[in-house]
Amino acid sequence: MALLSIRNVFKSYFLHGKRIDVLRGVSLDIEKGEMVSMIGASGAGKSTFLHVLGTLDMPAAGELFFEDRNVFAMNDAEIADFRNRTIGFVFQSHYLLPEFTALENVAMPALVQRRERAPSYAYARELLERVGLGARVDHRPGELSGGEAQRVALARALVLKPPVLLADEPTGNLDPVTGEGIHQLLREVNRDLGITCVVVTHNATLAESMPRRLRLNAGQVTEA
Ligand SMILES: Nc1ncnc2c1ncn2[C@@H]1O[C@H](COP(=O)(O)OP(=O)(O)OP(=O)(O)O)[C@@H](O)[C@H]1O
Repeated sequence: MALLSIRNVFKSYFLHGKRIDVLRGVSLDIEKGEMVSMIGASGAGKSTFLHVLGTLDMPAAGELFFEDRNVFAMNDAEIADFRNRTIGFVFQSHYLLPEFTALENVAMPALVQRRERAPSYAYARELLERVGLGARVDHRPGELSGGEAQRVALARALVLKPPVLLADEPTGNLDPVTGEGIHQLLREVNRDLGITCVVVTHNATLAESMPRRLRLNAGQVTEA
C-alpha cells in the first residue's frame, strides 16, 4: 500500500469572474521512504498541489489516502490533527518567529501542539546539530544568514517527527551553493530519518538529482 495516494484531484480558483483550472484530475502514489522532486512552469500549480497534498487546502473533488486513512473524509479537527502528526512543511520563506531563538523556534511546534517541555528542547537541539547549527542555537533569526535560517526552518519542520516532509521551493531565496546545502540536508533527512520527501523546485539540476522526478503540466502530474 502506498504511503500517500492522491486520486482524481481537481482544484480551481475563481478570481474576477474567471476560473483557473489548476489541478485537473491528478492521481499519484507516493511510497514510504521516497524522495520525490516536482518541477513545472511558473503558475503550473506546484504550490497548489503541495498544499492539497499537505491538507493546507481542500480540493474541489478527489481523495487523499494516507495508508488506509481517507483524509479528505475526515472533519476539520481530524484533518488538523492528521496534519500536525503527519506532515512537516518547509516553504521558500522561513517564517521563523523573529523574537525567539533558533532553539525556541525549533521547539515551538512541540511546545504549542504537544504541550511538551524538556524533551522537545533536547530533540530541538539534536535537530539543530543535525543541520549543522549546534553553535547557533541562541541566535535569533535576524542574527542568522538566509541559509542558516532555512536550516532552522527545516529542523522545526522535523521536531514532531513527521513521516512526511513537503518542501515548496526551499532554496528559492538562496544562492546556488547554499541551496545545494539545503538539498543535501533534505537527502540526509530522507536517508537517515526515513522521512518521505516531496520537494518542489525550479532548479532542474537539483530536481534531476532526486531518485523520482515529477512534472506538473496542464493540470496533470507525470513522471519527468
Ligand atoms: N488564491 C488564489 N486565487 C486565485 N488564483 C490563484 C490563487 N493561488 C494561485 N492561483 C493561480 O493558480 C495557478 C497556480 O498557482 P501555483 O502557485 O500553484 O503555481 P506554481 O506552479 O507553484 O507557481 P510558481 O512556480 O510560480 O510558484 C496560477 O496561475 C496562480 O495565478
